[in-house]
Amino acid sequence: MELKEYWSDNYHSRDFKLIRIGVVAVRFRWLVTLLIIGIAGWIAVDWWVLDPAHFKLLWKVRLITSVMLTPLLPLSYLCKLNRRWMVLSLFALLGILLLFNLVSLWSFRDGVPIPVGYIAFPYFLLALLAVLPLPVRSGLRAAVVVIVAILATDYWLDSRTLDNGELIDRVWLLLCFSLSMIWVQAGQLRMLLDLYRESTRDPLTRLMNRRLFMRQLEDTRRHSRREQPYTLILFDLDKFKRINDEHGHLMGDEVLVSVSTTIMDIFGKDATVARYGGEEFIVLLPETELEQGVRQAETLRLAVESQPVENPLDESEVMVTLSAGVVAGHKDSDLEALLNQADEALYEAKSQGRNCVVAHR
Ligand SMILES: Nc1nc2c(ncn2[C@@H]2O[C@H](COP(=O)(O)OP(=O)(O)OP(=O)(O)O)[C@@H](O)[C@H]2O)c(=O)[nH]1
Repeated sequence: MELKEYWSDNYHSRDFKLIRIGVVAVRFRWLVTLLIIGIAGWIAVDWWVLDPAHFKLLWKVRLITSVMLTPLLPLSYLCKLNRRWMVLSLFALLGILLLFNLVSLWSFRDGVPIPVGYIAFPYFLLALLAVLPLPVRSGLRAAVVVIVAILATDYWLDSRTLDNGELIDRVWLLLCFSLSMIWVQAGQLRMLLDLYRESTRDPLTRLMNRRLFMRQLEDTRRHSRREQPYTLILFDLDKFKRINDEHGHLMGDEVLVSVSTTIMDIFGKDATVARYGGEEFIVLLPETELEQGVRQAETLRLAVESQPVENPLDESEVMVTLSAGVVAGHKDSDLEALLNQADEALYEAKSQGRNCVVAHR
């Protein structure tokens, strides 16, 4: 995982963003549920430890806070759909909890010692936020909001200044908890990204697998402009079974890796390239006309044909060729039909003697 992927979700793929937001939404819902129960349930502790005057005010504050948190539960379902809802929900959660902290500390302005549960609340809040797999930038934003709000509350209630030892102690503790929160969040993000990559990449070639490709294809179809087609190229290595039989499975693997590298070199970052099956690869070229797709498939065919793959065991060379079926799709295309057409064109290429490109028109 690269450093920039820890920093911001701008460096994550659209597909991973959606998956991460889904995970954040589920954890957020559990967090809110826990807080609703915990904040209201703490009334029992308050009844035990607070004097009647404070208890009379604070049980109502707790109940109102729990009620204010409740709309965040349905809102968490909208979070799954849109990042903006996610950010809004998180800041609403922080706002409600910081307001609760403000009102409860204000109720102790008469000099009565503040119970530990109330003093520890901001640290508890930072610890709870660590369950969300957020990138460092988002974690930092949340930490800044919490720290500034807590210090402003302290200042407003006590007019504390930075030369006050107690305040320095508080700032120090808040910073330590914030750093721990960001560290745990980044670790969770890493785990999620690793799992995502394992489940969407082919282990041999590191190209995306068929499942992710189908999601990307659907995404491209949905976002394509009506007048601008996209092109699909389905490649299949010729007589690959013979390479396996004559040179061994290891050499077969070497050929697959070599061809996938050539495909990536030729199609670059704008294309979506996947291992579609055993010795089948598929390329999606967005905003590309059929004829342009055919030309690019032909370029790859010639490149593969002219680059024999070296056998690492005995340094002999193996000639490899491939056949391709090309098809263009539109915004309204049925993807299953489109893939069938690419498959038919590929079958036609095989029937024509292999090592050629056929377009479905
Ligand atoms: N080494 C290796 N072989 C694989 C892998 N996946 C599939 N294969 C082999 O790919 C071969 C595919 O053979 P066929 O479907 O008969 O196709 P072909 O020999 O390429 O013949 P045509 O497609 O008709 O040109 C099978 O022998 C599979 O075992 C893999 O990951 N590594």
